[in-house]
Amino acid sequence: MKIAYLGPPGTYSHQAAIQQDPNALHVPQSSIGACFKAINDGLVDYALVPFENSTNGQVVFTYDLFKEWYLNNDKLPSFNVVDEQFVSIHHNLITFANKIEDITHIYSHPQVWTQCRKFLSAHQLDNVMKVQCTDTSSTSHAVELVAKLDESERKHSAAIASSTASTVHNVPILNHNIEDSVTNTTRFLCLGKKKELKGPLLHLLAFTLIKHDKHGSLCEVLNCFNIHNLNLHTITTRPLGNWKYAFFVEVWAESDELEKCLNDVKVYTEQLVEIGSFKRSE
Ligand SMILES: O=C(O)C(=O)Cc1ccccc1
Repeated sequence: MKIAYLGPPGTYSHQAAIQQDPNALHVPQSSIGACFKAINDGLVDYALVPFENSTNGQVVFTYDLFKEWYLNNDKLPSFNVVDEQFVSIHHNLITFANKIEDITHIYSHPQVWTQCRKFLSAHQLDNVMKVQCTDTSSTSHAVELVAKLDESERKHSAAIASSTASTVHNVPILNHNIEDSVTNTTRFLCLGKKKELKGPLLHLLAFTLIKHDKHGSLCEVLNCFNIHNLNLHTITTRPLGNWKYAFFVEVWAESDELEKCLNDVKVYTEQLVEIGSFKRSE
């Protein structure tokens, strides 16, 4: 069993992959896009990708990858969403600096900055005149970069990442648990081969509207879920260019109820795809 995740080891995605199956071979990838490619090419059995965070919301990189693979593609991909994992996210300031005031450069994944606003502001690490913040491909990669700096740069640089990433790359933690909320959690989706599941499931769908600029078009679609007594869980839009939008919804339904509802939805949509179905993770 092989599971792809955004590497290197020590990322939050790695934790999600371990939660999915601790005994599998966990295969690090250089980007979330590479995780999608690995599962589509059949190189792995599953891929874990971040989808939503309790503090700063949707992971737009992942939504845009679903958009590319499911809507902007001539044929449908060979994977579906089959499961989810909730991971508690505790960030740490990881650095060889002796004190916070010495830090002039911070590295982390772009998702992280708005999960640590209070700490960064309290220590004036959000002052762009004093501190440069650099986006990295992952949090653990940020620690790896700090570990590779020369002696003088090390004393002025920090990464924000998990305590596991600190251990993996052997860079000490100066401040623990710097996230704004103690309940900071990221929901990861598990990509894999479609499974037949029974009972109430969450279904992730994407669609575009036939008459995108006609009043009530979106309402017509949403009303189908209402008429079929299906509970919408999330709704998200992403741009398609030309001021048109892709809509993503998650809806609670038994599979046969969903199929009846989607027959009605089809009337109002140009594209309608089922990205996956999965049980709520405990
Ligand atoms: O960079 C990581 O560790 C990831 O897995 C992406 C991410 C970043 C911040 C919160 C959750 C996931």
